Order: sequence, then C-alpha cells, then structure tokens
Amino acid sequence: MPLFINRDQIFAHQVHLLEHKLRGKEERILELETENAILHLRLAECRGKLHRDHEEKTKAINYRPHQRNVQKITQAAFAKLLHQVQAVKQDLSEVFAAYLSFATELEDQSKKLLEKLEEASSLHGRHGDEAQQLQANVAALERSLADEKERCSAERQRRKELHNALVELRGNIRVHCRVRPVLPFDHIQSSFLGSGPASSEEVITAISDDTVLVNCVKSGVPVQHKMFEFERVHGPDDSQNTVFEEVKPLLTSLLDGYNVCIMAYGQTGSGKTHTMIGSQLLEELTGIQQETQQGIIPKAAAELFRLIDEKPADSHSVEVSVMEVHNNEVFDLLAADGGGQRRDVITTSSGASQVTALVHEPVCGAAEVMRIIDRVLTLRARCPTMIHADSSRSHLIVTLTISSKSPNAAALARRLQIAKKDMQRSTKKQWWSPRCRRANPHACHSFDEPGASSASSPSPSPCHSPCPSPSPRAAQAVFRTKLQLVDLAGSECVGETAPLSCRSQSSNAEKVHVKVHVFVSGMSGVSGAALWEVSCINRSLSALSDVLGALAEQRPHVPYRNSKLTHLLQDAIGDALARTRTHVHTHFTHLCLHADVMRNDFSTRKGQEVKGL
Ligand SMILES: Nc1ncnc2c1ncn2[C@@H]1O[C@H](COP(=O)(O)OP(=O)(O)OP(=O)(O)O)[C@@H](O)[C@H]1O
Repeated sequence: MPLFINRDQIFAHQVHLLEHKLRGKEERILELETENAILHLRLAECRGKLHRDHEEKTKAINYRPHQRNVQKITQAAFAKLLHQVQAVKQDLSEVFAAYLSFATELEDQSKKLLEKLEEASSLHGRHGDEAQQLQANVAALERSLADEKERCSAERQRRKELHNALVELRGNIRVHCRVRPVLPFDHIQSSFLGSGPASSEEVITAISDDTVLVNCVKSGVPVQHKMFEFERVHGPDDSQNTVFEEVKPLLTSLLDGYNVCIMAYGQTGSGKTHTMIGSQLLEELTGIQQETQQGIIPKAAAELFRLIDEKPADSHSVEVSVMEVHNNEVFDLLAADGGGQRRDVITTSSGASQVTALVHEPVCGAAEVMRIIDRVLTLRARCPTMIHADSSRSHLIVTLTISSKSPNAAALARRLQIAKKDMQRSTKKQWWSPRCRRANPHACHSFDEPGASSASSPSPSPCHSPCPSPSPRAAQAVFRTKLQLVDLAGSECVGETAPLSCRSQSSNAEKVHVKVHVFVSGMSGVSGAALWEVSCINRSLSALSDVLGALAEQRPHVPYRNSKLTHLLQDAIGDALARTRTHVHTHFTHLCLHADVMRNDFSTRKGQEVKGL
C-alpha cells in the first residue's frame, strides 16, 4: 500500500488541531476572565467590609471611655443590688424561720384546742341533760320576769295613784317656811336705819323641821315667844337643793295630770326671788348660774324636761308665758314690743279666769326656759328700798303649760275623776270651796279635741264645764296642765300710821300684829310713787290672804276679783282640792318680823300659831 499523505490534509488537520487548541484557549481565557471578575467583586466586597470594620473600630475606640463609665456604674449598681439581694435573702431566711416557729406554735395550739374541744364535747355529752335543765330554768325565769314586769307596771300605776292620793291627803295647799340667814347687808342697813344692832338679832329659830320660834321684841314690853307650825321649815343653812327636793314630787303630779302652783310669799328682802329663781341670776344676769345656786324655777324646768324625756318621744310639748302684776295691772313680759304689754284678766263662760292675748312661747328645754326668763327679768319692776337694794316691786308669774298628746289623755282625765271621787267618798272630806263644789261638780282637766283651740293660746287649765263624755276623738285629745311659779312682790310696812299689810282677824293675831308692826315701823322707807307701789303690793297680798282665808273657812263667797293677782291665780288656788297642788313658800328674815301676815294669810291648815306655850 502506498504511503502518500496529502499535505493539505495534514495542514488542514493541523489547522483543525490548532483551531481546536485555540478554542480551548479562548474558553480558558473566558473562564479566567470570569474568575477574574468574580475575584474583583470579592475584592470590592472585602474592601467595603474592611472599611466598615475600620469605621466600627474607630467608633469603638471613641466609645470605649463612655463604655468604661457605664461599666463602672453598672458594676456599682450590681454590687448594690447584690447587697440588697443578700439583705432580702437574710430577711427571707428570718421570716422563714419565724414562719416556721409560728407554724409550729400554731400547730401546738391547734393541737391543744383540739384536745380541749374533744374534752368539751365529751363534757357536753356528759352534761347535756344538765344544759337542757338549765335551758328550761332560763325559760321559766324569763316567764316569771315577764310576769314581774307586768306586775311592776301595775304597781307603778298604783304608785302613781297612791302618790297623788297621798299628796291630796297631805293637803293640796301646803305651806312651807324658809328662814334666810342674817346677811352682812342686814347689819349695814340696820345701822343706817338707826334702829341699832337689835334689829339684826336672830329673832327667828327653826326649832324643828316643821316649827319656828319667833321672839317678838318691843321696847318696854317683855319678850314674847311664839311658835308657828308649817308643813316643813327650812332653816338658814338649808341649801337650794334641799328646798327643791320638797317640791320635786309635785312635778310628777304635774305629768300625772294635776295643775301645780308654787308661790313664794314674804316680806321684802326675805329671799323669795332667791328661792324661786336663785340669787346669782339676778345679780349678774350674764353668766351661767351655778347649779347649786339655782332656785325652784330653773330646777323645776330641768326636772320637768327630764320627766318628759322618759315619756314617748313627741308625746308632750311645753309652752312658757311670763307675766307680772304691777300696781294692780297685768303685763305680758313676752309681748312683741319687748316692753311688757298690759293685759286684761277675764272670766270665761265656763267660769275660768283667762288672760287675754297672752303670748305663749314653745320651749324644748330648761335652758331655753331660763333664757326667756333671763331676758324678761330685766323688764321686771324694781326699786331699792331701805331693806333691800334690789327689791322686786311686782308679782312675777311664770307659767309652763304642758300639752300631752298621749292617746291616753282622755283615759287619764277619767281615771283622775274616778280617783278623786273615790277619795272624796273614802275620806268624807269637805271641799274647801263650796262655791267650787257647786259650780263645778265634775271638775276636770282641760283637754282639747284636735283642732279645737290654737296651740298659741292654751285654754285655761281648770275647765269649769262638765267633762265631755269620752268620744273616739277624745282618745286623741290634747291634755293640758299648768305649772305656775309665782315670785310675789315683798310685803312691807311703810310706817306706824300706815299698816297696809298687817290685817288680822283674830284678836290674838291683832296683838301679834301690833308688836310686830311697831318693831318694823318705817323700815322700808318708801314715799311718793313708791308708796303707791307698796300700797298696791300690800293690797294684792291682802286680797290673796282674804281668798285663802275664804277657801280655808269654806265661805260661800271667795273674793277672787278683789285684785288682779287673785283673779289671775283663781285657777291655781280656787280649785285647789279638785286638781291643783298649791305650794306656798313663806319667807322670814331675822331682820323683820312679819309673822302675823304670814300666819293669817296662809292659816289654811298649817302656818298656825301653836298655842299653849
Ligand atoms: N337662803 C339664803 N341664803 C343666802 N342668801 C340669801 C338667802 N335668801 C336670800 N338671800 C339674799 O338676800 C337678798 C334678798 O333676797 P331676795 O332678792 O331673794 O329677796 P326678796 O324676798 O325677793 O325681796 P323683794 O321682795 O324685795 O324683791 C339677796 O341678796 C339674796 O341673795
């Protein structure tokens, strides 16, 4: 076989090989270029990162001092926190220890309690029967207590009736006597009067609690000793409280449906105002009066409101009125103009006396009553006499009208009538005033049907018309009673030739009068207008004496209308046996002997001279 190789073919083959190699190289170049580009990219990336790292490093370098500060603060806070945590840990461990001991203690206690409970329950089991027995006993005791309570209220009712029957039996008009001590101004006055020290001698002695001994002294005549007897005699040492204790039971009667009148009678300066109102009030008229120095009016008001407080709420209301009788004229001291308005005393168609248009102020407590009296006392007529520098020249009448809205008011009125009739029958006692008996055979307490009269002008307490027959409306009736507190003006002698007050009826009394009168002659030392004032006072007291005398002697005519004072007090004293407790305080001073007036004016049952000395 021939070996002929074509050159072209070889060249072509070689070109082909070279081309192939070239393509390979070109591919390789492309690959490398791609790789190169990638490396460039990576390089740029690394550079960027490097730059950022560099920046961060710079920042970090700048931030390092601040970081160090923060680190320091953090470390300090951390240390503090650590300390606190340790303290809290300590506390916790202590609390835990306490809790543990408490829990142990509690456990012990509960164990003990359980033991006791078990013991008690076993005991209870043992004494179960006894407990039942005790319960039965308690129930029986409760039943008997209820019975006792019932019996007690019945007894209380009986006590009330007996109390009032007893007061009636003791006499509805009671006369007490109070002898005031000799006071420093008595000596001054006696030397001023020129009557010498004899005038200030102690001439009256309370020899027992119901008798006084009076030494009647007159120059040239032997001393005469007279004894006078009263329901009760208070000596110079008796306190205001002691005196009030004697009249206190009358206030119970007041709420039981009786009218009460307490009067202070006596010569000027003998202590009437001291007994009725109290001294300090008059002297100062500013400060609060010491309770021990308070007279009957403030004490009675306090006692009245205390008794009312024991009654159901709103069942009673009280109104006050204040009048004075001056120169035989009646003045309303609560009248709107504040100066005392003149008022008339009239006799109503039912025969009761009534003061026209008299102002009644509602009051809720004793302090209010005293504020009102305090206010009007400045209006009261006063004039200094040689016996008493602050002598009251008028009769002061304070009236407390009590309206009871108790549904039992009508029943109370009926019960009182029955009790009165029973007593009349049992004692076979004559009424002192035949006039009262005839005119008022069924004397009753005042009570108004609802809306029948205005509250501002209560109807006069003593109602002289027959008792209305009980109606269903009467069960709601307003039942009224009156407490009249009277501070009479002082009686006095103005001179030997004008024996105004010393009127006597019996020859024996005349004798006493003469002696006494001579002793006190010229004592009060008044003249002119004051003499007229004294004349009015003495005449009205004399009229009071006549009225009481007529009542005591059961005369057919009782001269109430001889003076405004007696007309005004007609209800308080005229119907005394029927429904009124009248309490008269007769006053003595050592300086002035005025025993005859006292004896004759109030010679009802007591205040009589004891014969046979
Ligand atoms: N029992 C007594 N204890 C102490 N002082 C008394 C007593 N009684 C009265 N007095 C004093 O005597 C003085 C006269 O008393 P009071 O004003 O009460 O007399 P009175 O009877 O009301 O006189 P008048 O009728 O003139 O008004 C007063 O200063 C009073 O304080």
